[in-house]
Amino acid sequence: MTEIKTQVLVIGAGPGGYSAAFRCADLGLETTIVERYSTLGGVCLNVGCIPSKALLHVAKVVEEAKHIEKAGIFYEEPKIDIKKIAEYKSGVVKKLTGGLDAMAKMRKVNHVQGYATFLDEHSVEVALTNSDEKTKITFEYCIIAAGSQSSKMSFIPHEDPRIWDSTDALEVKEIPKKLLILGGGIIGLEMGTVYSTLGSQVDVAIRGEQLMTGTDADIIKLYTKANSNRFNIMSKTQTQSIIPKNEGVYVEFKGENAPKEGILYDAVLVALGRSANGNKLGLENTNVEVNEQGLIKVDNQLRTKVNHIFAIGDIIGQPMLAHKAVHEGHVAAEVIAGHKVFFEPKQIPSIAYTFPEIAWAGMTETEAKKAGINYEVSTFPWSASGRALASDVSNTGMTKLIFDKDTHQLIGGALVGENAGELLGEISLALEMDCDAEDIALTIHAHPTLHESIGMAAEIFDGTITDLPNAKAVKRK
Ligand SMILES: Cc1cc2nc3c(=O)[nH]c(=O)nc-3n(C[C@H](O)[C@H](O)[C@H](O)COP(=O)(O)OP(=O)(O)OC[C@H]3O[C@@H](n4cnc5c(N)ncnc54)[C@H](O)[C@@H]3O)c2cc1C
Repeated sequence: MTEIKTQVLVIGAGPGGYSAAFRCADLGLETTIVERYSTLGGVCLNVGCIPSKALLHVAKVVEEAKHIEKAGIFYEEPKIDIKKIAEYKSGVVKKLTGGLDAMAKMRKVNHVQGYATFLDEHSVEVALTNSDEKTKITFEYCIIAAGSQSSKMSFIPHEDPRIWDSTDALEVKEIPKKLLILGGGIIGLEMGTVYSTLGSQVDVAIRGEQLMTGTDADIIKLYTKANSNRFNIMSKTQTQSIIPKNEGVYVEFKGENAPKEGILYDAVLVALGRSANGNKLGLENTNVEVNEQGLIKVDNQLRTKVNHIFAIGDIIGQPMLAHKAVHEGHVAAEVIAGHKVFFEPKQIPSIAYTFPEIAWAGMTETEAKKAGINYEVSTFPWSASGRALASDVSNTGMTKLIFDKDTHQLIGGALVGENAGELLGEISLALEMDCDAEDIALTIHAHPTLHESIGMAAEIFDGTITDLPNAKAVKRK
């Protein structure tokens, strides 16, 4: 067995892992990254954030072409070539992963391709991907960034090729006539949006009453209404059995609103969440604490119970998002380099890149209520936005800010509507900078834009709004 010695070993090259490795290298630390796949980028770049957004872009163009009929422009029905769609998506991914590879080389980060398992608290064994050989890597510090995978359920016959996880759905090998999505989370709905635009009839089965649990009900209400023709949402519906048959996958349901008869589907996308990979790394050979769900316990410097071993990204828990992993990676690298830094963000933004998009940061109204905060909500409906009207997106948009009534400080914000994800940036920065309503209301926002809805929502709280009736105006006799 060959042996490599390194100052910092990073396990996993997703957004957390490559960011940590690059930051370590930039801080002068000799760094090795072990990744089982040939490309860097992990789930996010290869089978997550990026390919899904490439497909959503394709779907959006199709939808926009349909909508413009209202304004007198008529296109023929689109011809759909799924091979080309898949090529477009893969081309986008390749550009990004190629860029990462070049940056790793530029920084002299050593990439070992294989699967790492801990031997003890200072070494791992790597089963190399392209040979039967093994390499031992000893390290001074280690950052575990081994991510997560789609959750599997014992009652689901995952081995049937018509039972998909998100990776299968991203391959766009076929457009099923009838597609069932199990779960009403972001990943399932994004993929459902793509497939419904490409021609699938999509059923979405959810246990509860609301899609995207945890998101404020008023935001989801607008989204659900806008998608009433896109999805058949089966709320309070659980899956009783999934039986693969020659003619399709036969699914029986139970629950308050469940269909009485079983339904035959051409494909079933299982999107019931993701499980952390912490129990697949031989961590029992160390004192690193991992729970039954595979999550590794860390402190606010991303340090595990073992002083020189850190963990970041999906493997330490929710929210399982790429940008959280990246920032954690930076902190872990800086702590190793001797900086006194902590991971204590004021907000971690979340975005569903659906049609329309949903985006939120900081506290939701539900969370503010639960925390007993004396809060006030200011909502600007996009029906009063000139830009939203001009772009024909006024019916499906809303900007909501949540302020602490005592301090006037912004504590959270949410948007539903066209480009909500892009608009969220201002809210994230305002939260990070502890802005109050006046800071936002007095910032001159360009007109006509969708982002001025954020300024106007703050004006509503501030009592200075003129684009809507002002509930806080002085009443004259
Ligand atoms: C369909 C989909 C869409 C998504 N869209 C978004 C989005 O729009 N925005 C967003 O923020 N997040 C999104 N996510 C979530 C995002 O992909 C993850 O939060 C992010 O990738 C987590 O990064 P990570 O570095 O923790 O781990 P991962 O990206 O999971 O990377 C872990 C890496 O470790 C490797 N690995 C694991 N074990 C070992 C081992 N023992 N040895 C060697 N290598 C190992 C794996 O091969 C993998 O490459 C999406 C996820 C999916 C599935």
